[in-house]
Amino acid sequence: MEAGGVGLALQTRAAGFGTGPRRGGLQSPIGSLRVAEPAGAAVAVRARGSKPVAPLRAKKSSGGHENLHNSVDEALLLKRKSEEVLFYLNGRCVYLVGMMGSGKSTVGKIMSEVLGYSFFDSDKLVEQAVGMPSVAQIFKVHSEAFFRDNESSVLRDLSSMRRLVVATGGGAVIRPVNWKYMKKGLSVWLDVPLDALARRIAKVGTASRPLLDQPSGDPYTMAFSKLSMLAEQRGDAYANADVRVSLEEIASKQGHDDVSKLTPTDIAIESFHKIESFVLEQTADNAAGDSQAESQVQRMQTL
Ligand SMILES: Nc1ncnc2c1ncn2[C@@H]1O[C@H](COP(=O)(O)OP(=O)(O)O)[C@@H](O)[C@H]1O
Ligand SMILES: O=C(O)C1=C[C@@H](OP(=O)(O)O)[C@@H](O)[C@H](O)C1
Ligand SMILES: [Mg+2]
Repeated sequence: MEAGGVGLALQTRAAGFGTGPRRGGLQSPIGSLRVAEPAGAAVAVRARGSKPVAPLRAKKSSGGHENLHNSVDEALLLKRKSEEVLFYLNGRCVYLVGMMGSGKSTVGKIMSEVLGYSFFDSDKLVEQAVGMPSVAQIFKVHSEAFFRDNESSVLRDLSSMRRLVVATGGGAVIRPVNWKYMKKGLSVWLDVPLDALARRIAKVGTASRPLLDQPSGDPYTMAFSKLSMLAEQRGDAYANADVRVSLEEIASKQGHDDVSKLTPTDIAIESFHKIESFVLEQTADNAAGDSQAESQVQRMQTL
């Protein structure tokens, strides 16, 4: 069951949760949640049918100049792709889903900044709604169920808004009602191999992720085994997302044998590619459906 009226008293800007542009503002139906009006209108959007952006190039790992050029290329590609996607999204929100450590918060922030959307991290919103400084503390003082109820309330409140990128918590996918909320926008699954997740988490520690926190043991091994269990329990819940962004696929396109070579920007660019393809397919399907319905009407009229 959902927590009744989390009442997001969101001082989002002051608390540093929103990273979008600060012009204007939209009043949310829940009253106190204000999000900045996106800069979308000011961005020159590229109409459908425009030239496709060049495919990702394989990166070489030599010298400083090369790296600088790669970063500049990446930033330009990201910007161009975001301009196209802005058009296709037409104000719809983007929800990032994926296992803990998959990069939802990191990649989501990049996507929001370049789209001119506001960014929200659902974990941070739950912390704020409950009035506690960390998810770990919420689990400890209350329970996982209490956290999940608040997580659903936060997603419900966000689902009535537009022009947001939302980084969800890794477990948000397990409740069907959360999908009802996320399906109001477009969902992106960051699919990262367990080994890479465990490496990332071992690097930063598990204190902020209560489901992985272990008092002892080798951090990588402990994280890997817990993540494997969770992945099994969650089955294919992540596959409900509208698009899947596979780090293994990106790495192989770029000629890398290891996903750890991929930057968050690479992943944001691929997410935009996938969103664009999804919306185009959806549009084509709708057009086919419309023309079928039209022919049927015409046939009936001639009878
Ligand atoms: N592409 C990447 N390459 C290397 N480390 C990354 C990448 N994306 C995220 N990280 C790191 O992995 C950790 C988890 O990322 P985060 O964005 O918090 O994931 P999530 O929100 O999905 O749990 C962070 O320490 C972050 O800096
Ligand atoms: O997978 C999960 O069940 C969780 C993921 C966490 O968010 P991140 O995926 O951002 O780490 C956070 O919501 C909580 O610790 C539970
Ligand atoms: Mg996160």
